[in-house]
Amino acid sequence: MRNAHHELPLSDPLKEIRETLFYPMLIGGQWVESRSGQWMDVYHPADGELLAKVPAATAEDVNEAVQAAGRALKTWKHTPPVQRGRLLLKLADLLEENIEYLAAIDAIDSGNPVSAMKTDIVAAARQIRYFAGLVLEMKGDTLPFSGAMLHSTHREPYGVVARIIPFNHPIMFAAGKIAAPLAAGNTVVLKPADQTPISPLIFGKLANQILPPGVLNIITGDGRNAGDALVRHPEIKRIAFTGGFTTGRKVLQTAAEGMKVVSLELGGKNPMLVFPDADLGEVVKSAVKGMNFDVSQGQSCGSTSKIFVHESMVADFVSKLAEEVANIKIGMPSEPGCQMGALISEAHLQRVDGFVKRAVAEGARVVTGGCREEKAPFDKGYFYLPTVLDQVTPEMEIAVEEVFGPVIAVIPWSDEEEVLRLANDSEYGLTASIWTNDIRRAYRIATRLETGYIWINDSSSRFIGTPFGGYKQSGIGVENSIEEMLSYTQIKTINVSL
Ligand SMILES: NC(=O)c1ccc[n+]([C@@H]2O[C@H](COP(=O)([O-])OP(=O)(O)OC[C@H]3O[C@@H](n4cnc5c(N)ncnc54)[C@H](O)[C@@H]3O)[C@@H](O)[C@H]2O)c1
Ligand SMILES: O=C[C@H](O)CS(=O)(=O)O
Repeated sequence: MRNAHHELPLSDPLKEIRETLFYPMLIGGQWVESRSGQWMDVYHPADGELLAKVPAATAEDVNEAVQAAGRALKTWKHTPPVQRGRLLLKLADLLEENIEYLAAIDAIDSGNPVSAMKTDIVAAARQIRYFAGLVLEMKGDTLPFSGAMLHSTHREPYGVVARIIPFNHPIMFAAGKIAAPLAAGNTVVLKPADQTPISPLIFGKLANQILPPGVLNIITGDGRNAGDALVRHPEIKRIAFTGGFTTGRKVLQTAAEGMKVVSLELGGKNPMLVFPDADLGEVVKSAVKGMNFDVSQGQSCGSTSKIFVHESMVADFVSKLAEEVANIKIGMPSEPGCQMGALISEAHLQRVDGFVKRAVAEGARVVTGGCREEKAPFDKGYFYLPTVLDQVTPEMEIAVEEVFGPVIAVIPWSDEEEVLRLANDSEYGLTASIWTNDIRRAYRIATRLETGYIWINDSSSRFIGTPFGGYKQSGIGVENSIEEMLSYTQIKTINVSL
């Protein structure tokens, strides 16, 4: 079974993914199964059927991957930065050349609409090119000359970096999030999410055509075994984790035992603050955009799922928002016209539904949606109707917890100080959106929000080069900017006696 893989491109991705069934992982440039012989099932979110099997990596497999990355590191870290950048640029080109095929696989793997997965691949290519262009910024300083001594600092890669990613953007995260550590001269062991390993593995097939063996390794399996073994591995000194708060905290605790450097991109319960001078039509559009219904069914860390609307406009806002949201058409993720796809799993759908039911029990009202889509052919998959809840109060669970699904909670407010206090009264602090035409008020609010990434009169958009990261329990560190690349370097000081 070692080295089994299908050839690109596929004519009917879903059929051929299923026919291939076994998807080995990438270690040292080779496609291998687990030494244990164990496989993990992967399901298709759109119909709940078995999609494929991937190796259930054990600590022994993880060790092999880290060793392979360690061998590759010896050359990669001494490869001239511009040459590393050149290879990354080739990888970005290859991604875009295969965009139709990769987006089709990504939609099957994740349940996200295929059109959004094309955008994800473009975004990943942009990230790779951005970091490829920054390779020469990995520079140090000289310090003021002191007596007969000359002092200089130098940035060096950490070595083998562990990159652990979640399910919601499989290829964008697999491709985009390896660029900074590789540009900085590290090698990588990537661990995709349990639910969505297929498209990262197929991306790995492209990367393997360009990167020297062992520079990128991809291990599959669950978090408790494969992920934990990677975090514990003594030769991993730098871990970058994207996922939920509880897992992130566990990773941080485990990593502390080995004195490792960790960055965390975690969840959010992100507020949108709507002031009475804002244009209602624009706000409604932005509230829909901010939820990423048409990207990930709301399963995005940055989704603005808690909307504080001034009491003078809340009734109009809710009725217009409900109209827009009810018009979003659920579709099969692979179909070009799909506006909103499937949630990642039955368990996750039940979790989302549980939040909605408990919100209603606490006094919220379902304005639209509020249940799974039961019409064929969607009844077999994990499709949940886009949902708006109003009559939500700030202390309700739905206003506090991250749902990570297509559910908006609307909360009225009347006093500026009070709405600011409510927006900050959260353990999370990832994103926020402010809607007002008063620039002084907008900035006044933005500077006082305890939040890492803020839009004024926009939502959801991301701009390459702008640091993205969470305050409070939403994370540690930032990505998507030069700070991300530098975070994969450590500083060495050299003192020369003249
Ligand atoms: N801030 C961001 O940039 C960002 C981006 C995307 C998603 N997220 C967050 O991710 C969450 C949803 O994703 P998810 O459900 O896949 O998250 P998750 O935390 O369940 O899993 C994320 C990854 O961690 C691995 N993992 C699980 N247990 C582990 C352990 N003990 N040790 C090491 N690895 C382990 C999983 O296998 C997976 O690869 C949401 O909270 C969302 O907000 C954050
Ligand atoms: O899940 C998190 C984000 O929505 C994805 S992105 O990093 O903002 O693109």
